[in-house]
Amino acid sequence: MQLIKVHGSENDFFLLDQTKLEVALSDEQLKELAIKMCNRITGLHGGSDGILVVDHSEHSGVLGQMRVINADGTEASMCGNGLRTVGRYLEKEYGQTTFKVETMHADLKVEKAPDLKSNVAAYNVEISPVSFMSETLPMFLDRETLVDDYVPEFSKTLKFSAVSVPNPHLIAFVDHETLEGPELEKIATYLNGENPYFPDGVNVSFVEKLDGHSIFVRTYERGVGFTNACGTAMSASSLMFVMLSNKQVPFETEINVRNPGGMVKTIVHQNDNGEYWMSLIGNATNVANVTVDLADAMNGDYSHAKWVPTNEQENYLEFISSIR
Ligand SMILES: N[C@@H](CCC[C@H](N)C(=O)O)C(=O)O
Repeated sequence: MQLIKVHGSENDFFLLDQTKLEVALSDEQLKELAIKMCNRITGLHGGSDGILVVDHSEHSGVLGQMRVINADGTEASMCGNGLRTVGRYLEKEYGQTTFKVETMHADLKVEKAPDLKSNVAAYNVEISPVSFMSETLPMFLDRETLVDDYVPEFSKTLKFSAVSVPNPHLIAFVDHETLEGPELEKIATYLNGENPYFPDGVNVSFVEKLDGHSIFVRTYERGVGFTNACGTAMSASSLMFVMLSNKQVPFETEINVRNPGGMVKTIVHQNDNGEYWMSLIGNATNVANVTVDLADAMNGDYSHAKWVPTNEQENYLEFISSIR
């Protein structure tokens, strides 16, 4: 079985093109494979945040389908960082630089963007649909929507916003000390365990406003835990940054989003019927090409896996050190 180890802002994944397999893996097999292969201790070459599964799409005008399996085996409706890497893969497969990719709730635009530096490829992907309605997360609270408001059951001091893009996000703007403190993990582990508010869990982000049009986003992801970056979280946080800025941060302007794994740029849009969507622009790095026997992988045996690094990771790290 051929895999590519990929990342967007160091949010890393194994990319698996099911169309290259003799027999496509079932949902149960994909779940088991993710749990074993992504494990940071016993998994394949240090594991990953999840698996990106590429498959054929029956939708017209669409190059392929992307499914997202978190490291704990749960399936998510969307992955912003992952969509950039899948876009790069499909561009190579089909020779197109602008196209759509089928995801669980929408066919999303993908476009090649200018390289961030030599050998650091970049892509621009659409993040949508966006909704504040509690049933789209789902969220069970004493209100239909949660926008910049207190929820004492979560925190006595922080205000939260809940939005689906379309995977679920809970966002709070905080100061630097709180960004780096223990409260994010405390809230996120509670809301991703047994709780009456988010039965399917939720990605939780703390956001620090930096200068001008810049923010720093730290995310505890549903089904994974802390990650270096979460593309949908950075997009959702950018939306809240614009909406809560009293027009200081306008729509259609580039926002610089820093994260522990690097940076992306986002643009928040509102279309004519008032719906929001975001552009997420950032790297799509192929770290290594991997060959592993399928039966071995399903059994969690990676001792005979073949790992052939590309030369891209060094260039990515040079890029990151140049912007820090
Ligand atoms: N890291 C991804 C999001 C992956 C899915 C998320 N953990 C969820 O369960 O919703 C991204 O870049 O958006």
